[in-house]
Amino acid sequence: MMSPDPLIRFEGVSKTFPGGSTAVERLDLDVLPHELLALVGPSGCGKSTTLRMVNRLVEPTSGRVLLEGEDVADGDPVALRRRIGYVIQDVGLFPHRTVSQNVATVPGLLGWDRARTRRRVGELLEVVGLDPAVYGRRYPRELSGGERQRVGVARALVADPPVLLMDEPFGAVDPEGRRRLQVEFRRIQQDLGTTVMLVTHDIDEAVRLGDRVAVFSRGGVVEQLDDPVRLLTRPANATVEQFIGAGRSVSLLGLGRVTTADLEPVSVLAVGERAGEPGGRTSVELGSSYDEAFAALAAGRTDHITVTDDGRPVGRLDASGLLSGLRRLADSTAPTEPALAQAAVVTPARDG
Ligand SMILES: Nc1ncnc2c1ncn2[C@@H]1O[C@H](COP(=O)(O)OP(=O)(O)OP(=O)(O)O)[C@@H](O)[C@H]1O
Repeated sequence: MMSPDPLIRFEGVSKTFPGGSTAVERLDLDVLPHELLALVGPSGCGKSTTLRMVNRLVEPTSGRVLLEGEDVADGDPVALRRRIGYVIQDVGLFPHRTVSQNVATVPGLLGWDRARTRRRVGELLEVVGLDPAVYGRRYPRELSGGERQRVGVARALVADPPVLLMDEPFGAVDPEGRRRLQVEFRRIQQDLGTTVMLVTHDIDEAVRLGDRVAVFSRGGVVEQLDDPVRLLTRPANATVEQFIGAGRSVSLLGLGRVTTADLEPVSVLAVGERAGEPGGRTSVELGSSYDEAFAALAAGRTDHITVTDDGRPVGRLDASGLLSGLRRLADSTAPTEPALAQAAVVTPARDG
């Protein structure tokens, strides 16, 4: 059913904590190389427990977790954790160490020499958008929440681990900063090809970031494992449907991208029409997300926006174009079920 060579495989994994609560029960789950798998579900459903069984912060009661084909229980847990990056909500930076020293933690444990460590720490700080010359000597208390989170990501990735585990990594960051971090993190992850398991309770974050999304319910039960668009347009059952609930249309807006298929042709453009007219954002680039296009449409003074390619106008997008695009997106995974396509429908704001 799935690729034969997962990077991580859960085989019939259960975890019952002393005292009796069963967090995860007979879980089978594959994480494929280079994918970002988002685990999402309500509080207490066993997401963090699942994640922590990979780096052995939690040991399964039964079943096996395989990393690159080997049972993680067979080796030394400390050596295992050096191969696995781990980012949590409050980052857990060492308060008395500078940013550079924090990022250099794993290289230090691995015995890298100073020059190599310094070079790699600088590289990683740049990757996460922090100028090493400015931030390297600061202490965690001298950073914003978002900056601390970036340092946490740099620290987790510095030794190029094949796997990164993230538990609510952007939870402590304000919504706007969170969106920016999500976009940047996704780019970094794709550039580096790191396999990521990300735990979140936020379905919107899960579908924006995940190549696939596993929706958990209580007891570590996977209700649906699917790509984001299918999940939003074809929930497998009532539990999933209820969980993705009201945010579904909004989430789908975040997944669609403006393509030429959405546009009125360039020939209808008025001669001399320009992108970025003053008094509102009236243009977006091809490839922008539907939610950016929707925001521009809602903020503009006309019933359409201009879509540009490298700054050059290539067509117009109006509300009905956006709507057709959303329907197409829904139809791409659910060709014969109009009721589900309906779920994708968002009523765009009309202007004046
Ligand atoms: N160390 C522990 N001892 C006892 N029970 C625990 C322990 N850790 C977790 N649990 C219980 O296991 C269940 C699953 O917890 P877990 O933290 O995995 O859920 P979660 O989905 O990550 O939740 P949240 O989103 O709230 O972090 C919960 O009922 C929790 O109370």
